[in-house]
Amino acid sequence: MSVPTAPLDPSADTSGDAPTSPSDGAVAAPRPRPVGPSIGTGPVDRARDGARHTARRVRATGRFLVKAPGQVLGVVREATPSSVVSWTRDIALPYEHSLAAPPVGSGLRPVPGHAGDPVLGCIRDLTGDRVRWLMESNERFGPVFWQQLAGRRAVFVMGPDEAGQILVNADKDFSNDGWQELIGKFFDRGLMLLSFQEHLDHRRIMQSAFTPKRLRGYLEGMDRRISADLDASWPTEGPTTLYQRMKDLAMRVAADVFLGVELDRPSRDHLLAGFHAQPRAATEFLRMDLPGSLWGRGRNGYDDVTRWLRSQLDDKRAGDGDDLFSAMVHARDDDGSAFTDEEIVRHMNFMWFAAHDTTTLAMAMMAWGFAAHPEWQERAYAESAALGDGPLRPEDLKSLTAIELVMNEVMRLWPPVPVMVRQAVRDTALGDYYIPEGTWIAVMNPATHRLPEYWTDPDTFDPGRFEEGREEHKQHKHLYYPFGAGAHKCIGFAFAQLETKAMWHRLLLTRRFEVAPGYEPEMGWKALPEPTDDLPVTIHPR
Ligand code: HEM
Repeated sequence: MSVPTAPLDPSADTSGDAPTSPSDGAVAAPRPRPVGPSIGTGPVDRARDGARHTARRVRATGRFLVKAPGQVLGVVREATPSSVVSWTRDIALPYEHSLAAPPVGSGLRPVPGHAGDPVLGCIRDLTGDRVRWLMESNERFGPVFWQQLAGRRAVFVMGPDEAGQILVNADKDFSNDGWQELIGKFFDRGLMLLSFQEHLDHRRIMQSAFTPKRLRGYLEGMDRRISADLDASWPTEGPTTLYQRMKDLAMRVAADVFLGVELDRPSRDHLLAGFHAQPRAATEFLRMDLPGSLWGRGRNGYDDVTRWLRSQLDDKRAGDGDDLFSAMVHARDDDGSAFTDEEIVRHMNFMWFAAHDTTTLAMAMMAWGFAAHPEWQERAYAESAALGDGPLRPEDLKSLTAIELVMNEVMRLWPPVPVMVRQAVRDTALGDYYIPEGTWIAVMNPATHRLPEYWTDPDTFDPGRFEEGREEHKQHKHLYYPFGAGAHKCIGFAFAQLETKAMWHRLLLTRRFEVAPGYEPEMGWKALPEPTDDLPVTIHPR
């Protein structure tokens, strides 16, 4: 959708006179007439309010605005090299509260918000108590607001209508280039960072790694690995912490299923450290390659992982493994097109990032869900016990409904991918908000998932809200989207559900989990959400 622009109106009220506040260089305005650079600080003709105003050029956009202290009064529409002859008058807005002035006559309204901390913008809010910050912003500004992020203005979106419009992207107004700027140093050319036709072409080929036949093969492998590791190295009794333990197991499952190689312990640890470091560096504020810095570790991790992936290509091509890497090497679309070597390496590197922390978080937080709510644990156990401990088949998974409901609920409260980043490719409208070209957009599912006008007691753990008869998530198509929506919807969502069910089926058959009364996990939101206390639980044998 593009913005309806009003034709220049020669009868528009033009007023103003002489100098104003210095431009902050940040307020964008829609499609002005070109004016000569010397008008930058020229006087504005025909002042009506007797005040002194100046037209100033916004460096970032090349556009000219008429400003008074603390306000954008209008957009220059016509000018001579020495003075402004016409400027819009009806957009007087305190500029610290509006993203950009909508075009006159468009009927659109500006996105409200504020810059936040002058240096860090909203970094502290994003990495601190993200949910509280979003819910407070929702109350103050509504479901769409802007704040400064990494030196630029970003629009944060929480309402289901607006989230749906962006993710479905019917008019192709939003590209995924926002992701590129944020994490492109590590995941350049990963599927999520591609846009439009190129993205569709790559996704079509990749889809062949997620067919029901492939998924069946992955399930067999994961189930074997999970059973073996639980038997060999998980405690059956006593107090322990669960998050890192869950991550180690998820990473081993992923090494089997994704890479299809038995790595010795040191190589596995080395690669896993590389996979672990990249997403953490990618969302780091300090982007300098200093020794020991997160950024430096991320860059080393990237080099290690991509070098290793390249070294495996020939073997993968020669074999017919069931792993994702082999599937990618052999993947063809209907026309027989395949990926190049470099594309496979980049896709595999991103795929790992997209898959490994996400499922870990969901599976780990389910431990808290089950332990703190024994009625759900017992219900899930009964369903697993009814299946027995034979090898899991995809059709068995349908009966594990309690695991599914608990998974849904923890992903509502703590979505493992807690933001979806886009960039406006042209001036456009989001609902009735005006979004100028180039704006970063962050779609915030942690907030949509807790909007009090839709969810009953949104902060309460209540998996039954997803059950037939209640189905709160169905009030709006885009009220619940832990896996995203539209063309970029998670390609691994079925895989994630298989893995989670396989893992919890095996855990529940052999163990019971308990937490201290009243214990609530503390969540950190640095790169992806993770519990900062490693999730202390007590395990009892079944
Ligand atoms: C609980 C687990 C998971 C969650 C919550 C999750 C969530 C998401 C979300 C929200 C997106 C959309 C991002 C956007 O629109 O900007 C996404 C994309 C993606 N996910 Fe997942 N994911 C999970 C597991 C996985 C797994 C297991 C894999 C791989 C096997 C995977 C691979 C991908 C890929 C490749 C994309 C990019 C898709 C595209 O751009 O077309 N994810 N994921």
